[in-house]
Amino acid sequence: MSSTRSFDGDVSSSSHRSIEYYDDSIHTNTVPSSPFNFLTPSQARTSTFSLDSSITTINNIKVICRFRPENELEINNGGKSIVDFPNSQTVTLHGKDYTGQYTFDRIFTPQSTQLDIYQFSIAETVDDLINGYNGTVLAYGQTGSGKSYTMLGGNNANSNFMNDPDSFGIAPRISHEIFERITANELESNEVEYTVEISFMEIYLEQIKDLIDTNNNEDFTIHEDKLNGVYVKGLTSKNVTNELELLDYLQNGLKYRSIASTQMNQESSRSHTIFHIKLTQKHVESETIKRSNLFLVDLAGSEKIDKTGAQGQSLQEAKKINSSLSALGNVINALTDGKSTHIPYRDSKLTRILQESIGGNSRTSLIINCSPSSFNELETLSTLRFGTRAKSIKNSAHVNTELSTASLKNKIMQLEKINQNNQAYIKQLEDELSSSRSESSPLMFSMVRTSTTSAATSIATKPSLATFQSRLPTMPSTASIISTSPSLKASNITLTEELDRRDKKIEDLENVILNLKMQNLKTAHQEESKLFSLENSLHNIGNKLNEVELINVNLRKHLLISEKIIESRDNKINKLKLALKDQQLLISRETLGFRNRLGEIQMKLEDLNKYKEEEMSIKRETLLLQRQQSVSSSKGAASSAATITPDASTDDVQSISEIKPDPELIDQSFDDLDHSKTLVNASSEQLKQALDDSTVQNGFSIYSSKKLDDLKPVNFQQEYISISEFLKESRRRSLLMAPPNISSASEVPSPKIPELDSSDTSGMFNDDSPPSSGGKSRKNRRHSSSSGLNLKIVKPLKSASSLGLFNS
Ligand SMILES: Nc1ncnc2c1ncn2[C@@H]1O[C@H](COP(=O)(O)OP(=O)(O)OP(=O)(O)O)[C@@H](O)[C@H]1O
Repeated sequence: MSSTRSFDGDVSSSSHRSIEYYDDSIHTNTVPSSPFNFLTPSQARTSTFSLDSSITTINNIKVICRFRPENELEINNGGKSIVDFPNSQTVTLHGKDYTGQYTFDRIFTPQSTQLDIYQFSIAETVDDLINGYNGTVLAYGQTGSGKSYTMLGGNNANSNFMNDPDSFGIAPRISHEIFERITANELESNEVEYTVEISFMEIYLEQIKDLIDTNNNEDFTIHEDKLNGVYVKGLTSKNVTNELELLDYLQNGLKYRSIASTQMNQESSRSHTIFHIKLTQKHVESETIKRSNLFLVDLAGSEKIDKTGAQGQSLQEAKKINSSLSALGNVINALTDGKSTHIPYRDSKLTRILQESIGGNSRTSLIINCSPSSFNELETLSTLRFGTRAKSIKNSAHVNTELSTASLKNKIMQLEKINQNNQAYIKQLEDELSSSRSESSPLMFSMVRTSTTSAATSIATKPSLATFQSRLPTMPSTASIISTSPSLKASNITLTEELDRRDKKIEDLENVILNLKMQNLKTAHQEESKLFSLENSLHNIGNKLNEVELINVNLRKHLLISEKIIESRDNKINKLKLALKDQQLLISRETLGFRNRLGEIQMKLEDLNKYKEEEMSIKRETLLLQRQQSVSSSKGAASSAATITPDASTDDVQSISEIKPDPELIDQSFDDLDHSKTLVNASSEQLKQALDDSTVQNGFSIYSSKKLDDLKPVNFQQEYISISEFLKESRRRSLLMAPPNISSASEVPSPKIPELDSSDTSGMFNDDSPPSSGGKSRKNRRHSSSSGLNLKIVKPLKSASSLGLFNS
């Protein structure tokens, strides 16, 4: 016969190791003979190889509530403890907004040790496993409430729980005890073979990941069949032969668990982990197999996003965690509201995988982890309500056996035998009944009928035939007494009728009371369901609000950044506009100045032209006069004398003989050459200066053309002539002008022109032959001495308009 355990909520009665809860000093002393002996005393739990899978035990989920000590964050935020514990099953919450009492199967205070939790609440799970029942231990609670600490242990629960054996949590203690029990049973008899298989997974962002083989990238799908229940296909499973091997896989898998640091927990688990231990026991003789599964579930913590400061990836994780925990809440709600026909197990991977654990074939313990601090009042309240709700979930667990063919045959034979016996028994009863009917009175008949009814009831409870037969001998004597007295018979009938009537009335009243009680219970249940559902919705709304709030905060940040960017851009645009304005102002100012200067130049050019015209006409007149004088003085020579008629029709035509190269001017020209670029670029000031200096005095400007190649073409009328050509021409003209027969130089003074080789003009203005009109320094002498010199003779400008210099 399988051992069953009580899940009636009375913890002290359910455990034979009952220790007074508040006496934390009481611990069992054991002599450590193995590295794990200090974990828990090895209890002599009897285990027979039960095969009776027909026995299904209905039990509520066992809810254990654990408060951890206050932490630094809570103290630093001015948190105060708001809980007290009137007894081992009750906690009173003295919140700011809410005060109330909550009752669970067991409550553990912040001072409770890991051993307390295991001994008084979880150890029975191993009994169940050995006896062939499925079991689940689930840790639930807000982030940082101590779920991983409770399930695994250690200060750094997620990765290094093995460091401190004293703080070992439930998983290592259970593993130790499983193997201890197996070893003990094997020592006792060798009729059962034991196999322990494990698998380890996490559900991260609603995706299943293999924590035994992290390279396993199967598309993990959830399946269900009669033999295995609900399981994940494709997960790696490993056979283990001792607890060290098992813990090695557990610890190794935890290294790959998704964790992150949040404001509430430095090593916050971002996934739900499920460690699965599968125990198979095979009876060597009968080949009957007993399979049982234990799921150790460390849920990710529910979190308020504003408190954890989750952002980016952590925010995505928090959303998924909260939504799968909401799905868990919805399943619990549907299981307990008394009216739901559909249980939404398939709403999340977590609830689907835990389907058997919540409302199915499992003996489940839920450990709700809480903070005692006012800093987490709302979260603690929500967790306590979750636990309260889960308390009323009913699971139906049975031993999972698989019979061998021989055992099945045996069982059929046994059942057939029982069936035959039952049929014989019924036949016997029927015979006895018919014989009694024939002899007895109506009263007798009534009594027999009553007896038959109780006999029928007895069939169900299998009373012995002897018990029934022992009653029969009394019947004839009673019947004979009654039948001998007619008055007694009549009054007896009346009394019987009265009794029947009263019985009926009592029965009716009892039914009414029962109905009322049922009604009350139902109403209370429905109210509770509604409350839970409302709380759940509130929780969901809270989560949504948190998310929206966070999105708002982010949007506000973005808005601020955008505003700053726009502001800085506006500033830049304004600066650019100002700079543009300055530039425009500068341009318009310069344009104005330029136009003014251009006007001045134009005026000067006009003046110059006028002056030149006047000068030309004077010169012409003088020339005419000279000719006339010469004609009259040479008398007769006039016919042979060459007459030069200047072409007065154009301004351009200049007699080269009129040109008197002035060294001063030429010097000046050299200076100007340096500014040639400026000239070309039409600097009005320099142009003006150049014109003033060169043109106005002599009617010609002579510039060195040495650098002309570098200059841009200039639009005003120019003629270039080499100095040798110039000299030749001058000589030629002076000869022409000179009277052929007059040799006296005193009469007609001809211009004195130096003889120069036209091919060599370099020495013209060298330092050894300074111009006679020296006095002015010639700083650009190098221009003329270093290379062949060409002179540029610039004709007087016709008019300002012909310049076209500033056309652009
Ligand atoms: N009962 C306790 N006694 C001492 N320290 C505890 C207890 N419970 C939790 N702690 C410490 O509190 C911290 C947070 O605990 P833990 O990581 O177990 O929380 P959690 O509920 O698993 O959080 P999360 O959901 O964010 O993963 C850890 O440093 C742990 O050691």
